[in-house]
Amino acid sequence: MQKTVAVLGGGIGGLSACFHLSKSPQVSKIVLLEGDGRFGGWLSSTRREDGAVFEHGPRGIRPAGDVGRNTLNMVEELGLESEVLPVTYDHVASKNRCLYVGGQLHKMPSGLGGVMRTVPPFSRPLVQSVLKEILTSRGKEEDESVHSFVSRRLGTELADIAIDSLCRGVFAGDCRKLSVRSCLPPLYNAEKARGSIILGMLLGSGPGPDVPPSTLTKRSAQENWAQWSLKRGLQNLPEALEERMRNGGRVEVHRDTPVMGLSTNGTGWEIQLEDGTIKADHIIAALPAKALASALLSAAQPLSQQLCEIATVTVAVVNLEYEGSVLPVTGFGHLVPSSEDRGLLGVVYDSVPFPQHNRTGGPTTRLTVMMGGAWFQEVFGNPEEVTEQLLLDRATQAVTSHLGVTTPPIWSIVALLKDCIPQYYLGHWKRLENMRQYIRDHNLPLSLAGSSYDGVSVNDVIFSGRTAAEGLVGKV
Ligand SMILES: Cc1cc2nc3c(=O)[nH]c(=O)nc-3n(C[C@H](O)[C@H](O)[C@H](O)COP(=O)(O)OP(=O)(O)OC[C@H]3O[C@@H](n4cnc5c(N)ncnc54)[C@H](O)[C@@H]3O)c2cc1C
Ligand SMILES: C=Cc1c2[nH]c(c1C)Cc1[nH]c(c(CCC(=O)O)c1C)Cc1[nH]c(c(C)c1CCC(=O)O)Cc1[nH]c(c(C)c1C=C)C2
Repeated sequence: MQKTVAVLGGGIGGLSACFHLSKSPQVSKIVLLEGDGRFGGWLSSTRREDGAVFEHGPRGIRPAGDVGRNTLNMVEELGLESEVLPVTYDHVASKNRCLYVGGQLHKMPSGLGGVMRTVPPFSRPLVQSVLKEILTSRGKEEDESVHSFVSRRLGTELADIAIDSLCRGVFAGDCRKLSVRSCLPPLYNAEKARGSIILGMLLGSGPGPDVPPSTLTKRSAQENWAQWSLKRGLQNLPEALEERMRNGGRVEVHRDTPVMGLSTNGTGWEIQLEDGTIKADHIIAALPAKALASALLSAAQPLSQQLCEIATVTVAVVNLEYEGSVLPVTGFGHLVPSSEDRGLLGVVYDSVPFPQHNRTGGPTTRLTVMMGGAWFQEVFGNPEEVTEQLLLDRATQAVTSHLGVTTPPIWSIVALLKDCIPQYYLGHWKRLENMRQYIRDHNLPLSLAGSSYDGVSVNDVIFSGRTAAEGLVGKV
């Protein structure tokens, strides 16, 4: 097989697909088409001259599991090992995660003591929920909201406070609408396989993909890493991938090149760009689902329709820097359940896990306030009209009221990330099944990758790029 493969979208998903495709002799030409002026998508870091680094998108990647090991293998292949900043499980940022409930910060219960005792904001010991969980029989639904699943198995208090917050801290989403089957597959599968989440966690619920260990994955296991970042910020990862693509000579890399439309003659594609067309035998689409939908509108209307139904939310990310050490508590950060404040999702205490990203000279505290998500429109109105000043004021007010920090920040930056996190609502799994069936039935030379489908974490997205590449050329 000698093929031209076009990869659409140069976020971390598209870059991962190119990285894996470029290892295969089966592809004669790889073309990466990115609409923006830079690669990396939501992986975006501001690096200040005094050494400070601020993340606008993801800030920590988990090393655990097959997808976590797969990312570390790629990091090692890119020669970035010495750039990794690990955070171990015994670090305070791994042990302390807080909830802001009833106007107060509460450490999330952990360890045996935390499970046996009543720990505010919860009104009874977690062990009671654990016992209820083991005794609750299997659900019969094909899918269920995360809130309904957790209420049924563990009780409404955990669903209303802990799970509501967790969904805000991962999907910026509403657990009453998000699908347990698609957002928390380990919990869904544990119930299906073992009849219980707890038993599923203890006994396992089946094998996953086989990812071989590397020196870096062995180091992460030996040193007990809970998460990691990179010295120059996570944007260094797409930068290293872009450099590899450019120097490897196998990938034609185009930025500022939005894909405007796609048409197919059954065996291949014609890709419409702003200033002409290019041909490809196969497409790996690592675009947001809606962007792919609009490009596909005339070529595959029913597929386009399904893609359009995958919703997204907008998040306001405000990075703040304070003089000195101002935090009254230490840890990863705190989440705010929607019952406490609908618009304020949570605050990350960035300088606790990654003090290496503080400026050189004199202590500072770096915080990130995240706002909006599924509640953006309701709280802040139209994202096109909201002002940076309003978002900055709201973020600094939250830092004052939640953390008692009364001094103003010495530096700040506001980023409005429009449509940045896909929402896997109830029935997402069925939509994916229908879309993949359509692609098969119509022999469309198209593979889907990126955060719109099978997981939003950086690890999931990198793995989706690899799966798409290997689906085409076999294991590389
Ligand atoms: C605020 C925030 C915090 C996060 N925190 C974490 C975290 O701590 N840990 C973690 O694991 N994950 C985190 N994530 C999730 C993770 O960062 C994303 O899910 C992931 O980066 C998505 O990658 P992607 O390649 O699928 O999509 P994108 O990054 O959206 O890339 C898609 C690319 O396609 C391009 N594009 C769009 N339309 C076109 C077109 N018509 N033609 C050509 N190109 C086009 C875009 O410009 C973009 O570069 C976070 C996400 C956000 C928003
Ligand atoms: C407050 C909003 C958000 C915060 N982070 C994100 C949002 C929307 C986005 C995000 N955070 C994580 C992921 C990846 C998930 C994965 O499977 O690896 C994404 C897309 C990591 C994460 N952050 C929190 C949790 C519980 C997780 C899951 C993995 C892990 O346990 O590390 C909690 C959390 N996120 C934020 C805060 C303030 C917070 C808790 C204190 C910010």
